[in-house]
Formats: sequence, C-alpha cells, structure tokens
Amino acid sequence: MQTLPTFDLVLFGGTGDLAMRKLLPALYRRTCAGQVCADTRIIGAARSDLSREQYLAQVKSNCEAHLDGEFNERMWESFARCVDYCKVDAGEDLDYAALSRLLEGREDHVRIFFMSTAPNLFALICEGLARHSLVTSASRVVLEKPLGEDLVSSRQINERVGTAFREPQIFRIDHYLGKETVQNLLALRFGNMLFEPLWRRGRVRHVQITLAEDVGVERRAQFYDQTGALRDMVQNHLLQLLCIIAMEPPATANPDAMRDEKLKVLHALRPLAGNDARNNTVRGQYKAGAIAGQPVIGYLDEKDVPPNSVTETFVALKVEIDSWRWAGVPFYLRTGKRLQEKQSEIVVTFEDVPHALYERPEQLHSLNRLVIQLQPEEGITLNVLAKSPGEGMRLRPAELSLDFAEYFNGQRLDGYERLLTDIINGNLTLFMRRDELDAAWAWIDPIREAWQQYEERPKAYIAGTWGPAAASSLIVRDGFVWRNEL
Ligand SMILES: NC(=O)C1=CN([C@@H]2O[C@H](COP(=O)(O)OP(=O)(O)OC[C@H]3O[C@@H](n4cnc5c(N)ncnc54)[C@H](OP(=O)(O)O)[C@@H]3O)[C@@H](O)[C@H]2O)C=CC1
Ligand SMILES: O=C1O[C@H](COP(=O)(O)O)[C@@H](O)[C@H](O)[C@H]1O
Repeated sequence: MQTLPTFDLVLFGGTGDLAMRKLLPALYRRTCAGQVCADTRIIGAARSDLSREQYLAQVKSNCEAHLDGEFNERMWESFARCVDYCKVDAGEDLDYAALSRLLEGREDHVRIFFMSTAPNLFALICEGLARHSLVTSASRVVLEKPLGEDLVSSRQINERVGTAFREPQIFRIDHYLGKETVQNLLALRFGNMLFEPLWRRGRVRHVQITLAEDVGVERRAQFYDQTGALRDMVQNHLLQLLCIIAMEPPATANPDAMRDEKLKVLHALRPLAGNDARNNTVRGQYKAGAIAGQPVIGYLDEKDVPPNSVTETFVALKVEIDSWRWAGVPFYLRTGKRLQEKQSEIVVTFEDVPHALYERPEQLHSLNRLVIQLQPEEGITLNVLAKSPGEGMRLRPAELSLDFAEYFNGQRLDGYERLLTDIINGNLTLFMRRDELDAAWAWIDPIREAWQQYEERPKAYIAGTWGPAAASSLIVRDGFVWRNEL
C-alpha cells in the first residue's frame, strides 16, 4: 500500500463517539500499515478543556478497546507522536486562533477538517475556519451524515459551508460506500459482462436491501430520538446502496461520471407522498425482548428517550424506479435496530425459467438469486438449480459462493479507513455531491410529512425479531418474502 502524503487532520468532535470508536482506530490502523508519514498531524478538537496527555489517554483506551487485539505499544508510540489536541468551541473566536497557531507554517500540506460533530455546527465551524484564514488551497472538509434534518436545513448548511470551501474540496461521507463489498458490487457490475444483460426489468423480479442491526440506540439516544431510522439510515446508506445497484454504467471512473449516474437514479425514484407513503412504508419501534438469549429493554425505556416518543427504530419501504431499465421492478428496503442479528445484504432475485423442463423443488419463489453480503460476512452467493446426483433429472438448489475474507486473505480496510485514505488522496468518487444530497432529501421529506399527517404510532416489534409483521405484509402482498423468511 502506498504511503499517504503528509497531512494535517483536524478532527472536530475529536472527543465524541464516532471519533473514538471509528475514526481514530482507523487512523491507528493506517499508521500500523505504514501509510502515515511521521510528520503527519492528527489534532483532536472539541469543547472539553483537555491537555494533550489527557486526550492521548482517552484515545489510547479507545484504540485498545476497539481494535480487537490489534493494539500494540510499539505502534501506539508512533501513532501517538502524530496526535495532538486543541480546545475549540465552535462559537469561540479565540479558540480558532489557538488552532491557527498549531497549523502555522504547514500550509503546503494536505489539510483536512473532519466534522464529526452535530450537523448544526458544521457551518459555524467552517465560517470560523475561513475567518481565521485556515482554509488553504490544499484544504478539504469532511461532512458527516445526516447532513441536516431535511432539504431546507441541508441546503442552508451546504450554502454556508460553500462560502468557505469549493465543491471539489467538500467530502460528504457515507461510510457504507467505504465498505469493501459495496465497492465489489461496482466491480461485479462494471468489471464483468456476465450480469449486465440480466440487470434489468424482464430479468430481475425484485430487489431487497436489508441493513439490520442487533444493537439498540446505545449512548446516542438524544441524537437518535431527534433523527429516527428514516434519516439515520435510509436517507443516506440505503439510498446510496440503491443507487449503486440501479445506476447505469458510467462512461468513465471519474468521480463526477459516477455521481451523475447516481443522481439520475435519485431523480427517477417514484415519489412517496400522502397515501402512497402510507401504503408503501412501515415504521416500527422496538419493545423489550431478547437478543442472542439476553434480555434487552424497549426503546421507550432507553436512557434519554422521552416516554411517549414516536421515533421510528425500524423502516421498511417499497420503492419503484421510473426508468427504462427498472420500470415495474420493486425494490424493498428495510433497516432497524434491535433486530434478530446484524445482517446487511442485497438480494437480487431473477425471473424464473419460462418453462420448467425438469423436476424441481416445490417452491413458490424464484430460486435464482444473487445475494451480496455486506456484513458481518462479506461475500457474494449465486443461488442456482443444479442436477441432484444419481439417476433422473431432478433439480435442487445449489450455491456458487465467494467469501472475500477466504479468497483474498490479507488485511482488509474497514469503511472509514478506506474513505479516510481517499480523502487524503483527494479522491471524491465515493463521496456525495451536493445535488445528490438535495435529491435524497427531496425524496425523503414527503415521507416524513405523510407520517406526521397520519399521526399513527410506529408499529411495535419485539427486540430480537425481524421487525413488525406489517413489514412482512408489505412484500408478501406482492407475492415475495424477505430472504430471512424463505
Ligand atoms: N457515532 C456514530 O456511530 C455515528 C455518528 N455519525 C455522525 O457523526 C457526528 C458525530 O457523532 P457522535 O460522535 O456520535 O457525537 P457525540 O455527541 O458523541 O460527539 C459530539 C462531539 O462534538 C463536540 N462538540 C459538541 N459541541 C461542540 C461545540 N460547541 N464546539 C465544538 N465541539 C463540540 C463534543 O465535544 P465535547 O464533548 O468536548 O463538548 C464531541 O466531541 C454526528 O454528525 C453523527 O450524526 C455518523 C455515523 C455514525
Ligand atoms: O450511520 C450509522 O451507521 C451505524 C451502522 O453502521 P455499521 O457500519 O455498523 O453497519 C448505525 O448504528 C448508526 O445509527 C448510524 O448513524
């Protein structure tokens, strides 16, 4: 792996959950892989008044906790040499002056401002950086998701960030696009001829995308209760995966060629407003139950959740894409917390043969399926029918499987590691452009408006199940089932 150019990364929200659990461990791992130069600087920035030593102690204990046995003292020493801390309250001008002193003389290096704070601080911080002339031509800003809470607030943030940074300097991150299997989906579709003729209406019967989590809201209830699953997972991760499945082949691998094609998918999504939203979406909220045999509390009993919250912890949607390629092919999306297991996958079910020549298993559903597993296992499985050994032509289901970990052994990058290296190298391909974000919010907002209009409570589901029964009905009424219910 190539050494990265020397960079200065200012991590706003450097004491927060995301920084401690994902971003700093990701940077530690890239240091272990020899990609980070010794004169690189990683500066945690937050409101807390901490010394460098106090900050390092926090980072160290989090790296130890989140690196599953990969942590070692020798590598920690070299990583720690790059890490510093600066107290910056977003609204405090004097604090930017202190940051400015830390960055002085390093204007030629790649400079990254990573916004890992609540989105309502993104613009304020960018304006503070610009006022203190901290934005150099080699600077980039990274904006975490969800960017805003609706189209209006997202536009406002983008406008204000745009006064400090030009669009090619803005990296809107979606860590799902950094996942190896998601990129393998691009390789599968655009690096092989095999699937392209089948990747369309008339050949594909329906598509399912599931992002299931077994965890609850953890320590993020305040954020989550204001946000809900639709804005936390659907507006970004699920729609981005949908775009990658449904987009036309871009003419080049250039970031804008890819982003143009994703944008066309977002524009072709059939709007879900009013009654259409009511009929084609299901909201759920988990009740007490058990995960892997351990009892867990319900959402309304979680710390910091208001007693009568109507925030959804589960969403299922039926989505249609009004395009030449996909007209009439339903896409079923679902995501939820406290589901039976952590399981993210995309299932493309193909049409059945028009005429069955051979004896086949009794099955209502087509058996030709491509299953793309994103996590916890990463792999691709093609379900086909094969001849059962012995006399006669009896068919039975068989699998052609590719397990990425087994086939490509060697160290793998997690989503944030991959995306951080892309940011440092200035590669925008896997990041969302502003118009994509606008289009995603423009499609999401009417769904929320419809939910508010109907004032129905989310459907209850028991923690440890696959969500409310209505999510099964959403797909069963079209003659299909979720893969876990097959
Ligand atoms: N956590 C996760 O798994 C994920 C989070 N995200 C996104 O990442 C972002 C950060 O999330 P998360 O880490 O969970 O949030 P946290 O609440 O854990 O952290 C927020 C951070 O912001 C800092 N902060 C708060 N107020 C100010 C201020 N006025 N000025 C400067 N810094 C401030 C806090 O510092 P201090 O404590 O010192 O005040 C803290 O470091 C959010 O946009 C979230 O949506 C996205 C995907 C997953
Ligand atoms: O963005 C988010 O993603 C995580 C799930 O990410 P994963 O990589 O563990 O699948 C989710 O828990 C969180 O609520 C959301 O903000």
